[in-house]
Amino acid sequence: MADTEGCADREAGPSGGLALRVSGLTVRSPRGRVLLSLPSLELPGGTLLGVRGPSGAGKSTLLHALAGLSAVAEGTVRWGDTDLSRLDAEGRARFRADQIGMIFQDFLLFDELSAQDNAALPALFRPRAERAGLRARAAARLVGLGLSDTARSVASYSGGERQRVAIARALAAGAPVLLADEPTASLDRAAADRLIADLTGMARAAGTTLVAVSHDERLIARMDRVLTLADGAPVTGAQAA
Ligand SMILES: Nc1ncnc2c1ncn2[C@@H]1O[C@H](COP(=O)(O)OP(=O)(O)OP(=O)(O)O)[C@@H](O)[C@H]1O
Repeated sequence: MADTEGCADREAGPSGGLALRVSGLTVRSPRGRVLLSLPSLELPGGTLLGVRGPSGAGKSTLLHALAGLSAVAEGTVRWGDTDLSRLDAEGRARFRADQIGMIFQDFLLFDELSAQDNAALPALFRPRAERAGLRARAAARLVGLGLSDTARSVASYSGGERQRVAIARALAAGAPVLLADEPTASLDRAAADRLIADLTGMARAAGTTLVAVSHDERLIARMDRVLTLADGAPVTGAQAA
């Protein structure tokens, strides 16, 4: 594990994880308060980045900016060759659908659907020819993450099982970028440890660029690089320890 400075530059991981270049990023509240100020962040494709910091430090704000969920009004956020600051909301949504898998805290699962159908949901937005392959990958990810009886509605799943379905869905889509917000929240220690091993193992095997916000130091310790935020800005060197 190293801090974010001094990364060698590489455009893409083994299977195309996108490189990230953030420059002069400032995110403000609707009233103009600076919520996040990130002068520079560069990650080679396929890097696993952990983002930590106290509550209110700006971690979720960063994740939203990286996902293109908010407009990039000041600075640039570049994934590979795509500069999110040059895209409108529709362009960012299209980029997100194609390139970014998201594991967010509310999981965004549909209770009326089975685990299988939730995990295979991205197939709905793919060309017909790709759908069967994605469904097969979703089924394999669910098994790989230790879930069985996946024809059952996720309404009856535990919090940890729902988290696994959300991860299976994000991984099955094969996106080159994975963004995770507190992926081990609501899990007990043993389940969290298993999830950390699965998530990092699968991301590394696929060459995915993973950015995970977490208070869980065991997850942070498994990442390649760590960004510590406080009061909406990066904390460097000894301050971050
Ligand atoms: N739309 C908004 N308007 C005003 N303030 C906001 C807005 N969104 C976020 N904030 C503030 O920005 C700061 C950073 O919030 P953020 O959710 O990014 O923190 P965090 O580090 O993810 O915290 P936590 O660990 O508690 O989830 C907080 O003080 C929050 O209240």
